[in-house]
Amino acid sequence: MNTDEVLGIFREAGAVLEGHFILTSGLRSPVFLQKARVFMHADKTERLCKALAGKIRKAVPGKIDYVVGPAIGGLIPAYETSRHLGVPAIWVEREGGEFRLRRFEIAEGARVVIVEDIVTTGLSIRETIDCLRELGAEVVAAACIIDRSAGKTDVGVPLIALAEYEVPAYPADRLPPELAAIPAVKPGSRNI
Ligand SMILES: O=P(O)(O)OC[C@H]1O[C@H](OP(=O)(O)OP(=O)(O)O)[C@H](O)[C@@H]1O
Ligand SMILES: O=C(O)c1cc(=O)[nH]c(=O)[nH]1
Ligand SMILES: [Mg+2]
Repeated sequence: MNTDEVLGIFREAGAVLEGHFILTSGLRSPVFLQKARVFMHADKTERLCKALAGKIRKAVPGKIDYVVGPAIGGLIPAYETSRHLGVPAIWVEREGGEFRLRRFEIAEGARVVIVEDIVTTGLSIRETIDCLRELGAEVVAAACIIDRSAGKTDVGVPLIALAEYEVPAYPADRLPPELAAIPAVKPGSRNI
């Protein structure tokens, strides 16, 4: 599946939003990929995640013990991708702002692949890696449906993206005037 097909699915679902958005990193952007509007459709989610699972299988040699999704956005794609990989899916969720593996135990040395929805700065993946490494897991790769950095983000492990789609993002104190003129909204769940 190529980038045009992935973006086609997002557009068809009405998931490519335009306005003024506060991203989880604090950056501001005129475009927000509202993945929830894609993941509400099982058929669309299946097509995307089956293709992502195929890319992961090609890129990751050896056994994968778990797929880990960072909540909330990573929950559905991690689960659906894990189904195609034939491995269990678990998740990290925020407790006091920090990602924690609150509901599961993993053995020391477990080989895990993180599956995210969207990557912008890679911050959420790096936080997930920190949490998993503290527990003794080996993060062999990370994967996402759309990489908004188009390959520029370094998360410290190989990042497998189903699609790369570069979207502008600006620090809050350096907004272009057309963006500054629109009231900002924050769709994600960090800090709520
Ligand atoms: O690469 P980054 O700069 O970290 O941005 C991407 C992250 O932002 C979104 O999560 P968010 O924290 O907004 O909440 P959500 O998972 O509930 O959507 C998205 O799900 C990714 O986790
Ligand atoms: O960077 C983000 O927070 C982000 C961007 C985006 O397009 N979609 C999303 O869910 N999060
Ligand atoms: Mg998220």
